[in-house]
Amino acid sequence: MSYRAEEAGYRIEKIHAREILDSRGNPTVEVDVFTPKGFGRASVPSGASTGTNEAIEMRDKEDERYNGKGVLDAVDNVNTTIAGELTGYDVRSQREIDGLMIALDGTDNKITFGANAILGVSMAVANAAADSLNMPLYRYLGGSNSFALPVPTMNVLNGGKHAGNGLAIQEFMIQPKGTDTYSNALQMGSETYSALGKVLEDKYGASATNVGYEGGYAPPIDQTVDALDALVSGIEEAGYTESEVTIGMDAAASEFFDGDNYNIDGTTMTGAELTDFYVDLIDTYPIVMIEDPFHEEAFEDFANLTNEAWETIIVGDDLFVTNVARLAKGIEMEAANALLLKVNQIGTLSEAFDAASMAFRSGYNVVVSHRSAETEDAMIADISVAIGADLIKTGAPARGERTAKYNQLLRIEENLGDAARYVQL
Ligand SMILES: C=C(OP(=O)(O)O)C(=O)O
Ligand SMILES: [Mg+2]
Repeated sequence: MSYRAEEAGYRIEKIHAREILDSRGNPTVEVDVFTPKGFGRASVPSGASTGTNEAIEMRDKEDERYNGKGVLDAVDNVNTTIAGELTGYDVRSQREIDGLMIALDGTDNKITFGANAILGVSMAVANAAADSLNMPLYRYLGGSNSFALPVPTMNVLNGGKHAGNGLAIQEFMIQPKGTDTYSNALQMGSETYSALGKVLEDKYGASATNVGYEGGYAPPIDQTVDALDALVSGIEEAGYTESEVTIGMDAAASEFFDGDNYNIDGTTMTGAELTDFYVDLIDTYPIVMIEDPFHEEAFEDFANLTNEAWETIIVGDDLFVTNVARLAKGIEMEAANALLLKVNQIGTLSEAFDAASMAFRSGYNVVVSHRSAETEDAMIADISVAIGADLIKTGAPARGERTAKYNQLLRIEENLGDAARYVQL
């Protein structure tokens, strides 16, 4: 085969989008990309506790930011304008393709096409490139130096906007650490999840094991310490020590901030009082990570807590929204020491990778994350290995849309064989 004919095998022949359902039962975008040599498919997740500064999806929601546009408008934008522009491009030119879509959209928040239209194409292009090259996605995205499996931070107990109970804090997570392999860590996490279910059922009755959006239990409790006590008991019941399985929280604090104060555990706290509250919790419980401890513009409070609890992983989610401009401000102010990386907050793979690079260059950890509404798409597992993330957050080790990611990491571990390493936090 001539060189030109070989190259032609990587040209995008066809892009097709459709509407499918996500795990909340709402419509979302799925995109297929075809080349002569391969095929890629991807679908787009969606948040419930979304940051104000996220790129804008077209999501059939009653929200003025969506301009009355829905998923079918995003689908149409892919099938007409975007498909028309990208057909014939080399599918391996991820950065060029992402840059072209950003330029054609022409807005900071991707409202012309919809961030969900652009992201669906960006992700499907990467999958099609990997398939055309006959490579696993993690290796295509990360190269030969991608060999580290991230620590799963598993959301096993839900509150906030993700559950119907009275807990202000949105997510209580566990990190299985006392082991050398990812597969063993996954087993430790699922054993702890099961043991926690038993603890909650014994204490609060059978309905306490009903679950929230991400598969974590949603018991009828409203005090942060009750959730943490249950986690500690679950870890013990599963036969692990507090250094083998540790605890993290995503406060998602914008959701309980009223513009002046934080309404949590039946009381009202200032940013300074909430800082003391977290520091006490860190002293009392085996907490290694806190995400969004304050509202999304509270850079100063983030910096204070990071300074006081410098050994704790302080993660910016709504604070940074996977956006290099906001991350740069955080780095400058020493607000947080980790980036939560959600590809749909920014809308292209290339921009998400830029945020990860900036974080690593500045000594920040990176936590790759799902959204509360997911699909069976497992790409974030490959992304986490490709960039060498420290942690991956993708819900409870239960429910198909969450286990899709944890199970993909098992396949990657198997594919790496002896080269696989489990991140030691
Ligand atoms: C996953 C999260 O929730 P959502 O997708 O609802 O923003 C989060 O806040 O980290
Ligand atoms: Mg969060």
